[in-house]
Amino acid sequence: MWKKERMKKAYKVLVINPGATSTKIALYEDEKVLLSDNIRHATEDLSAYKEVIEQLPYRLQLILDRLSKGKIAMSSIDAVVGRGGLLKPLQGGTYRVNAKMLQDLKQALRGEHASNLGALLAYHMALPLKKEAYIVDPVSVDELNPLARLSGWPELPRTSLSHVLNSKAVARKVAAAKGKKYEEMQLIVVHLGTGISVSAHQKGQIIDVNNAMEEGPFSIDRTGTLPARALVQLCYSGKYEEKDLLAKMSRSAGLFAYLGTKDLQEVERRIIDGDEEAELVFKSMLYQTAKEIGAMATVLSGQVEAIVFTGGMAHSDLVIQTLRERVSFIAPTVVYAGEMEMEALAFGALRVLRGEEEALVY
Ligand SMILES: Nc1ncnc2c1ncn2[C@@H]1O[C@H](COP(=O)(O)OP(=O)(O)OP(=O)(O)O)[C@@H](O)[C@H]1O
Ligand SMILES: CCCC(=O)O
Repeated sequence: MWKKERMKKAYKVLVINPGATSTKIALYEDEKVLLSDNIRHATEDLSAYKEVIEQLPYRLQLILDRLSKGKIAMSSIDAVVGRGGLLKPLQGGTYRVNAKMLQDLKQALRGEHASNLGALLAYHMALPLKKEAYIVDPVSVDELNPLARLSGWPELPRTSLSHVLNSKAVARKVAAAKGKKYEEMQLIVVHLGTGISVSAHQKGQIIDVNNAMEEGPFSIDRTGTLPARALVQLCYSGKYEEKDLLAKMSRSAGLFAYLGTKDLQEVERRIIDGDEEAELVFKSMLYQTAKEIGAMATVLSGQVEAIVFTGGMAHSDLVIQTLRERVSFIAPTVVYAGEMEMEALAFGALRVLRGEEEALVY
């Protein structure tokens, strides 16, 4: 038995997670982190690119620079895994990157989003190494209850785009801490990143969630649900091209549109300095988030075992305290600040490398 363990191959997996304001990278050897880095992108650097896809060479070079600075032997890498983007609706799991997936991402099939770069970055890193590239639980995983799909306009059904990877990883941690299986729990997971996803988890499925690209609370750089009639009028005003409007909705709206920054810590400093507008926008974003949590509590018929706060903004005591004041009556709250996406990506690729799971075909 001991001999068998000793013979087991250790796998090295490079993980790449492009977010709206950062590119996180990590190198895992099995479950162990050998290197971890968060490359922050200044708003001025990213605003030079009209479309997300145009950022590919810029982000690729930064990753290569960091790996070379960390003296990483590229030839030792067994696989590269990236965060999955706005693909077609899919079941959860680990997918091998293929030509069809890359094509859909390049065409921004379902819209512009930083995660669209995940598979592309993984592919371009893996190609010269002659290794496979993967994605895990992309944002387009769609497990909505049929009741949640109707919008009231048959041509415009609701669809699911959310922080699935982190929300499920965190939900599994909460379940494990309670000595239960994820599939047995009823949870609301509130991912507070640059985008905000409030998801209702039942029997291991996200049965409802605000589409984080276009519904629910406004977030750091995105609109939430918009007044539809006014939006239609704006579309026909001749003021904007379709592409510009879509980019504006998902990259330069939300808190950023009001305050000119995507850095919540700066907003908190402004509030301390007495900036009333900063306080209003901050409170409004959290008021709308709390309202969405209330809605998801009704999706679970009030049977909520915990409300879980996660994502970058969950590091902020002020954010958590403000939300707790409105939603603690629903269920106990738990905080898992930051995200576990890197771990979830690495483990998804490891399961395939070890033959514990088949890679799914896109
Ligand atoms: N310690 C902290 N206190 C307050 N705000 C924070 C803290 N850490 C991060 N944030 C804020 O959280 C927000 C999201 O940052 P994060 O790096 O998690 O985003 P991202 O990974 O780009 O987005 P997403 O999770 O949507 O993919 C930013 O506005 C950031 O300023
Ligand atoms: C589209 C879901 C993920 C995000 O908002 O970043």
